[in-house]
Amino acid sequence: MPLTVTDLRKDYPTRSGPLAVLAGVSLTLADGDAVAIMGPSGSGKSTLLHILGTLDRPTAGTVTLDGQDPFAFDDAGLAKFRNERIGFVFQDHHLLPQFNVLENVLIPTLVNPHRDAVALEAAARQLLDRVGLGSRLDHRPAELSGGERQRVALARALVQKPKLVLADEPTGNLDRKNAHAVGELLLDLHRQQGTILIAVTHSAELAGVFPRRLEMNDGRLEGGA
Ligand SMILES: Nc1ncnc2c1ncn2[C@@H]1O[C@H](COP(=O)(O)OP(=O)(O)OP(=O)(O)O)[C@@H](O)[C@H]1O
Repeated sequence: MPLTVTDLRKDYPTRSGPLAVLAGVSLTLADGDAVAIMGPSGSGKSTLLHILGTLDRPTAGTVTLDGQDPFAFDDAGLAKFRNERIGFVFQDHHLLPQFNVLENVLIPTLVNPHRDAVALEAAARQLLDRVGLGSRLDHRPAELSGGERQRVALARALVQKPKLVLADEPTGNLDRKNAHAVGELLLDLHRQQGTILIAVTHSAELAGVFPRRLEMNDGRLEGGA
């Protein structure tokens, strides 16, 4: 399977011994799959997303994306893998205030020395058109609404056509109307690009637009494998 997660475990050391935050998570997803992960606070959802995003390493278990184990790479290889293969959308947009909309979308591409700058700029413009911001390319983040900023963040996550898109509470800072619009866009863009999409959310409304929902409880994912 394109994404295979097998018996993933994460322990954090605490004064009273290791805390098992992920207690054996398994999940297989095919190209074009989209799942929302829900579950109580502290159940391990963000920890799982961080490990899938290679921002943190598991204590045990394996993750493979198209047959590659990212944790087998050295730090430079891992950074390259993350940059090229994984798109991130966070609750906070994380746009850089001194750069305009188009530049913000292109920022993840700058670290790739072999990038095709012309093609990437065309992709960025096309995505920004698609999210309704084609006429705001030279605006700074401060000159946009909260919903617009999050739409720029969607374009930034997708500009390099990642294999896997990870969204951690992507509509958490938005009012109901903007949350609905950003949720629909996230799914539309996912369908258009055929990515694997995993979102963690407390929002039943956002989870409702996903074709599949999984529940995390005490470090275990129900129905994942
Ligand atoms: N660096 C750390 N050291 C020790 N414990 C940690 C660390 N990071 C997270 N935890 C603990 O791991 C557990 C799971 O945290 P996580 O952020 O994955 O939960 P979550 O399901 O995403 O919660 P929420 O819905 O509130 O965001 C929590 O009990 C948290 O306190």
